[in-house]
Amino acid sequence: MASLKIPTLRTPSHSLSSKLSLRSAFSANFPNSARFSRSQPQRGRVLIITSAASSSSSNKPTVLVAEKLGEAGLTLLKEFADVDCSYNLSPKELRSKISLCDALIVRSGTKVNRAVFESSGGRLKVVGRAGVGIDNVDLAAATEHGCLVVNAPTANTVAAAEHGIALLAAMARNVAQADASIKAGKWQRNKYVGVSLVGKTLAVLGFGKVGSEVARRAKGLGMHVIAHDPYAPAERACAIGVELVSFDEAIGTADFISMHMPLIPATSKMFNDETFAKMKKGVRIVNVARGGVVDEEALVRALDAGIVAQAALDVFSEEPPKQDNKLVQHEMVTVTPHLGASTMEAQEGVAIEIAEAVVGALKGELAATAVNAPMVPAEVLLELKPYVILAEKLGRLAVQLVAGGSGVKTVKVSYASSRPNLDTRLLRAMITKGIIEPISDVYVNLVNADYTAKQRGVRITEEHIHLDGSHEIPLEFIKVQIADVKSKFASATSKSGEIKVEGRVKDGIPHLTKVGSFRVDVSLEGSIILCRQVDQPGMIGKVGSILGQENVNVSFMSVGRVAPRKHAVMAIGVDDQPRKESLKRIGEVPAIEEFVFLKL
Ligand SMILES: NC(=O)C1=CN([C@@H]2O[C@H](COP(=O)(O)OP(=O)(O)OC[C@H]3O[C@@H](n4cnc5c(N)ncnc54)[C@H](O)[C@@H]3O)[C@@H](O)[C@H]2O)C=CC1
Ligand SMILES: O=C(O)C(=O)COP(=O)(O)O
Repeated sequence: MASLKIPTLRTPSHSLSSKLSLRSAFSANFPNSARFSRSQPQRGRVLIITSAASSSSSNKPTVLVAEKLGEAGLTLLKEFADVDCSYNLSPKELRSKISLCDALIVRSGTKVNRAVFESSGGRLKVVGRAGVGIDNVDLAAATEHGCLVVNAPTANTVAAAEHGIALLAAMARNVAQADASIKAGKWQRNKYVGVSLVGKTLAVLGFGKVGSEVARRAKGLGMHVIAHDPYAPAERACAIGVELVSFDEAIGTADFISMHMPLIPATSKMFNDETFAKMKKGVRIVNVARGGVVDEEALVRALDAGIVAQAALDVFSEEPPKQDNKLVQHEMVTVTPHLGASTMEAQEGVAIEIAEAVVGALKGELAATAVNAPMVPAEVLLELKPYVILAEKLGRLAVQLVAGGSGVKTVKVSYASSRPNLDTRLLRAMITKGIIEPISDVYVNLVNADYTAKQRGVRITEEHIHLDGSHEIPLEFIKVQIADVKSKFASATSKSGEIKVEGRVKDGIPHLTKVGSFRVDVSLEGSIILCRQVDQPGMIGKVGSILGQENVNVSFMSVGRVAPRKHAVMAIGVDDQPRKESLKRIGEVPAIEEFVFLKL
């Protein structure tokens, strides 16, 4: 990918000649972000937002690995970063270490809560969850702090499914209880008569990756498998001979229930007194999802009442559970200490998957496993690249046209495109970045753009202007309008009172094509001077010669007018920032009625 000139707004010392990769369009003005290698995005990845500064003497980012990770993953991490493997940290120790880390890798045993993000002092840029469930990471806090969260969603699927099946069979045949009994010197063949699986109905709740693998295996055991999942496509279920049914039907007809949904507010304690009451008497339950999806006290009651005949649990609402936990001690319950993902193969796979995702994110790429940021495939991103830059620059221009003191609250963005399904999340994030960064000290990226806008009371609405014609070009133009504000350059205000700028991409370069009602054409590569003047001969020459005398290189000039000899807007692209004096001299040219200098 070619490097692009992306001048920064708040650090003039980052001169126009500084060439940054596209990644920087997503990053804040972090002086030493250049320490990350400029590797190219790979297929299936998107670029994003990393910006943390490392104070490590090796000038490499620092990755804190807070729970045991497979060797292959550690090796990958060490090629790129300083790796600190500190297992079993107390919450206090984690908080005190985190401000020295650019990335943190955890499994399910570490609570990455708001206090962790707050203690990071803005340095923590990536949290890698070496596994699937991200309920131990405070995603809202991560997003608010602009910290990307990635997980490793595929490498432990089979391990979790196999453990589910292992618990199902072990429970049905009392393997754990019989094992304990024989080790205690007993021989209780009559006590541990089990139940058969073949021909029984298994309800898989949560028909995602693990759930569908469990279903596939259960069918191989001769079970009748039904599933409930509000979001699963019926075709996927159909393909493996599973019928998707309602929640009540699933729990009301099943002999066995296996849980595979994430722990989210909607699933928290979804198995409670009320739902247990709807189950078939004598049902058997397996949970390798999360302890929190079950009201554990209600499960004890259901077991004692004989509604639930047996349960096999790998997960608990509190881990490790207390020694006297009634479920753990219950005779009809088989337990394992959260072993679903714990096979040698899965742990090596997970370690590689998370190490690649974290390294990619630190390099400015985003693995396709981002949990709190939109995922945009690399192909799409590459195509949108110039439009992404256009979006940020239009945001920056529009906000600089707002007169001081008028707070920006209402922004409308219009995308004119012939593509019906244009993905605008990236563009919206960059417009937000362009609008908010010049007027605040927060840095905005793809992770926190929407949050930051909301936080600052900036309402961004989007409109898709459908154009006919070929779908070849993703976007004809982008229009940014800021309503309910005064402008420091009155000509930028449209008839309906909004500040309006419009731009399009020409030959791969973003151009400003409209200011208010005036058509202009200036490439968005340097900074811009906009002047409103009475249209008359010699104006370009006059302004051009002032800039020439000041040694300011002009890259582009265009004049947009309403009619000959009436008002016109001259847009002048300049490579360098003119001195205040030079701008004053431009303002003193008699035909010039107003002017503004805009940094890009
Ligand atoms: N015990 C262990 O060591 C392991 C536990 N897990 C747990 O298993 C869960 C599932 O993992 P995957 O299958 O990889 O995730 P997944 O995201 O592929 O599947 C989760 C499924 O649950 C469904 N779902 C969401 N809300 C639901 C609801 N209210 N009712 C029914 N279904 C609902 C989703 O639509 C999705 O299809 C993870 O979130 C994790 O908590 C995963 C791996 C290992
Ligand atoms: O991947 C998951 O969601 C798991 O529950 C596995 O957790 P672990 O990484 O073994 O602590």
